[in-house]
Amino acid sequence: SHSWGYEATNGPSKWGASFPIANGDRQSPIDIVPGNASHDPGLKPLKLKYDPSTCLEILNNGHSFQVTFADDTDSSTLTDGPISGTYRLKQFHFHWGATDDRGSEHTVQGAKFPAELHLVHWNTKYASFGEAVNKPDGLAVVGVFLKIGNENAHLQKLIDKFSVITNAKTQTTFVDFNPATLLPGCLDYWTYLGSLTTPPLYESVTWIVLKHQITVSSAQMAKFRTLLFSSNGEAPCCMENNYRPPQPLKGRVVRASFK
Ligand SMILES: COc1cccc(N2C=Cc3cc(S(N)(=O)=O)sc3S2(=O)=O)c1
Ligand SMILES: [Zn+2]
Repeated sequence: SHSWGYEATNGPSKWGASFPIANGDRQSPIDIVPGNASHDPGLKPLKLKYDPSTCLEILNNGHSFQVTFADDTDSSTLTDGPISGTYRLKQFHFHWGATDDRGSEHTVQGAKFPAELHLVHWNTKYASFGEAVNKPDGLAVVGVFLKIGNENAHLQKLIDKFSVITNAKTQTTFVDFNPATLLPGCLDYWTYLGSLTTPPLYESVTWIVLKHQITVSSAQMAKFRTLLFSSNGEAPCCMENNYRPPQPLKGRVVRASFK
């Protein structure tokens, strides 16, 4: 069947045909308007505890590249912030553009960033990720914007593996990586209730979007675009513009953890 993607024929404007929730009431991403966000003094600081030994592999899933973590213990978790209970890190991945002027999924007062990192965590009140993924409080995703600047040595560790995962549906071992190295110093955030930004678009995500960015060099962004959407043997199709545009807010409130 005609699987979803980011081309004109199978991209975000076409997803509603196979995934009607695409037109739901809590879809992501959104445009964040700081002036409309309400500061909530009840919001706690984010508590992210990551254990590099839970890092398992890096893979190209045909939509992005992803680093997957062992989630059978509470070694790498998100607690506090806007959520209650404990959420375990399952994977992180990125979205980016064909050029440095776009690529992020969330925007800030219309401003696009060249890329956006998503750290995907699941609520341990459920037995597994698979159980949690479609529950209204099942997932918490931390979004981090990338901006063009100095080369990022931590991102380079991921980029150094790209030659082995160029084609879709390829993977390789990746160990002892600490995702905390991909976080800015200040963890101020905006938070709102939303969804997965790709099919199946489940409305199961508490979004936590950081205000501060991390840097990536333009040369490093060019390396992201050497990955392929296509599998080995198919006509090569550069992995780029793998972002969904902002969706209607539909009355949702965005809260800020900072003044
Ligand atoms: C059984 O459901 C499953 C099984 C395996 C993976 C997924 N996912 C699909 C899309 C998707 C999109 C995410 S984003 N861009 O909003 O951070 S996170 C995520 S996922 O949960 O990993 C769903
Ligand atoms: Zn994502």
